[in-house]
Amino acid sequence: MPAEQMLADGLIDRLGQAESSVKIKYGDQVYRSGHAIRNYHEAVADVMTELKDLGLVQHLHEIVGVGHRVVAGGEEFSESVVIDPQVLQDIRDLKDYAPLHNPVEAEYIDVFCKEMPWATQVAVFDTAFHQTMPAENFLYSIPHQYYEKYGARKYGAHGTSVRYVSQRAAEFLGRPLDQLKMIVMHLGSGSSVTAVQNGRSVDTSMGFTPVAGVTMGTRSGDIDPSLLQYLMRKLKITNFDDIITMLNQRSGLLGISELSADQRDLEAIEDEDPLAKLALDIYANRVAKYVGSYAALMNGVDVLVFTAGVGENAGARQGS
Ligand SMILES: Nc1ncnc2c1ncn2[C@@H]1O[C@H](COP(=O)(O)OP(=O)(O)O)[C@@H](O)[C@H]1O
Ligand SMILES: CC(=O)OP(=O)(O)O
Repeated sequence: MPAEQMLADGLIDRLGQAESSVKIKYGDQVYRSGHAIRNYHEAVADVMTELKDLGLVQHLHEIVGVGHRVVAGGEEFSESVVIDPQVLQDIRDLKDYAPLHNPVEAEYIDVFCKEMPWATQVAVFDTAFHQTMPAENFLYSIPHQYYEKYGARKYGAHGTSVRYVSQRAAEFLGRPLDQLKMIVMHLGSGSSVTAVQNGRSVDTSMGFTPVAGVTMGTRSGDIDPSLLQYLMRKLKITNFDDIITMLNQRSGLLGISELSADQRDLEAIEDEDPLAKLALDIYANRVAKYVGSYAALMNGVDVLVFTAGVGENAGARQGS
């Protein structure tokens, strides 16, 4: 590539909700639209239309490559790969490692491969950055053969973001990344905390799947597994998948507040609604505990980095 230039960046917010919105920044202009986008098929169609309407491309054939962020790559994918039908199948097969993400990401990849068959499609795995974690941090305290036979271990997630923001933070500070101890808080609808020592991930809060770690928008974070057995009996649930769905989709800020998974909604009413306030307090508490433990793990910390929707916009609350 002779020169790299960012033409635009954008975000589709609140996908699937009535008030979804599109924001695209290009040059010194910002395009915003507030129409409802119901699902990822509509999201892809929308992005392609906007790219042309805003004159960012004359024709979609100008796009020669598409990068796809994929959450789980297991131990198979420790770096980015060009997607072929086998890789796409592997991404689907890793659905147990990221049940909320890999199946949807595979669908996006499929749509883009069909819409832009001329473009090279590349998968960039969140888990790849965390492959540097030492065994004492990525192994669970369960019989070792389950790791050897079934890959039962911590993989983490958000590594694509953490790799990038830790490099940018070092650049901002004008200090060499390989001499810094950082804690990166990626706080979005999914949230994680990662200890980055000398530019390498040494430990991270998400686990075998992204349900582990800190409290999130709809995910529980860490929990005692015996409580799940107890709840199954109390709720007369026989299928463990239903419990996992509850932990992934009906817990976190949404479960505690019984109102919303979105920090913005909870902040708007926290003075009147005790459960909204409690949800925000629990969230901040879990993040703080991971930060403390990673500072101890690295024997100090030079830099705290806040990123993603909550981290960038409401980081002060987490920081305090
Ligand atoms: N101004 C804001 N204040 C507090 N939270 C915000 C704000 N803007 C976005 N968020 C939070 O960020 C979340 C989205 O995070 P983001 O990193 O953009 O996406 P995702 O985690 O879904 O990939 C939203 O669910 C919302 O809770
Ligand atoms: C892994 C993960 O939680 O990703 P996201 O924040 O995009 O949901």
